[in-house]
Amino acid sequence: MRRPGFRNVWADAPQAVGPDNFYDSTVEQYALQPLEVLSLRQMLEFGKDAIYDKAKVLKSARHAQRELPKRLARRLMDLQFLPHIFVKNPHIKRVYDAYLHAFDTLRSLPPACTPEDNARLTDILQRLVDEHAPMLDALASGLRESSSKPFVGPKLPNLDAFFDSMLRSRISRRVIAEQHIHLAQRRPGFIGVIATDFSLREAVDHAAQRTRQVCTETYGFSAEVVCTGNLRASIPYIPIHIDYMLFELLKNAMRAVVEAHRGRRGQPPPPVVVRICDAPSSVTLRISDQGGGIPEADIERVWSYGYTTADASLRSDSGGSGAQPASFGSTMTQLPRPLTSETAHQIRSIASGAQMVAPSAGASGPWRMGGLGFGLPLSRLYARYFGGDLQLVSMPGYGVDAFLTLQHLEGDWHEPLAEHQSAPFEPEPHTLNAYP
Ligand SMILES: Nc1ncnc2c1ncn2[C@@H]1O[C@H](COP(=O)(O)OP(=O)(O)OP(=O)(O)O)[C@@H](O)[C@H]1O
Repeated sequence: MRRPGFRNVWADAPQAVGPDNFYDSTVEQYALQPLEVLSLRQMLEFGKDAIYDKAKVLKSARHAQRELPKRLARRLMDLQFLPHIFVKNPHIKRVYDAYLHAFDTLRSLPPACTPEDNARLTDILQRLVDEHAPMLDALASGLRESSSKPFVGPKLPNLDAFFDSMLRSRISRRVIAEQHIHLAQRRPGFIGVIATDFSLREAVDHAAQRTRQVCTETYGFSAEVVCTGNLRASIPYIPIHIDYMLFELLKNAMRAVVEAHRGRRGQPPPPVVVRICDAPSSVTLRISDQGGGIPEADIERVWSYGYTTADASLRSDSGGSGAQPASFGSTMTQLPRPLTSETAHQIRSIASGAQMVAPSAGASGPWRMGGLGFGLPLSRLYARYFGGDLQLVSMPGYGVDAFLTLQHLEGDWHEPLAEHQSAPFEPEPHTLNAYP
């Protein structure tokens, strides 16, 4: 019985349902299941004739249905283990709720057995991919808000390992979802979202053009980007991944150069030089700048999530001018769209989908010049995801060389492998396994 003026908090509390209930261990059960690891090579081999093979598409659908809930469950568990004060941050809570909703939605679907089941799953996957685009921003904002609190901030544990698994898993889930969404679409030069012959020079040119544009909007001038080396090199890769990494690295180099040369208006700033080095098993892009380098004492910290020396006015959410994608999500949302065989055109059209603005339009575009401190660690995750790497060599007082290495998968990826028809995504020794 309720007394007037007395609120029974227990009776009024919303009843937790589904796996959010404290006593429900559904999330844990899924998180404990082993993952089926996939590789770029396997995805290419499996997907190359999928447009003619409905059974393959359904197999891929069931793979996505099996894999995504397990991967979401692991991240939900990670979030549950974090300090209460961090998980209760509204941005982080938003991520938790979105993941829980996606987990519940996907695990409740019956296994895709017909083209209609697949069509419904594909719609749901596309919706989730779109809805989750701002989650990266939410994570960054949650980290920034929590760590800037005077009492709580210093007491928070180091969250780099948490962000690594969170974002690596996010990359893998988006690759699984988007590869399936685009698997049955005919696009010359593409297998799903993977460009089979992606020109690195065109990728550099495109990222350079965008970087110069945002730099000019922010600082009033920019440095030239010179591309040298093997200008014909190409690799099979997911264009959005390369574009993200190149844009982040060029942006860092450009900011350092322009800030170092700001006082010398009469003199043009030294160019940022990108050298493409093609080797049988990998391609390395060296991005060299003369922006003064990173002080020795800070060189390790640049890999920490949230570490930045950029002025807050450069940050995407500051309302100031500048250039990092307005949200990380905007990069992620726009770039996985289906592409055509002409890579430059593809990336350009994707970027225009992201409302890229002309320099004259002022600083209102969605790309910002930095300030969240996610660019380097996230680019390294992208590079490592398919077996590559990202390293920095800083020469304090002079500049930085960033070495971005990407694995070549050409050679035997045309070879039809019978075992992939029965177990398309099973781990295979000696392939470049994505991290689970
Ligand atoms: N080429 C470079 N020259 C000098 N300092 C650099 C260079 N690259 C990175 N840094 C330093 O590393 C820091 C972290 O870089 P990171 O790309 O992770 O984040 P950011 O550029 O500050 O912000 P955002 O993630 O929004 O792009 C930078 O703020 C800068 O201090």
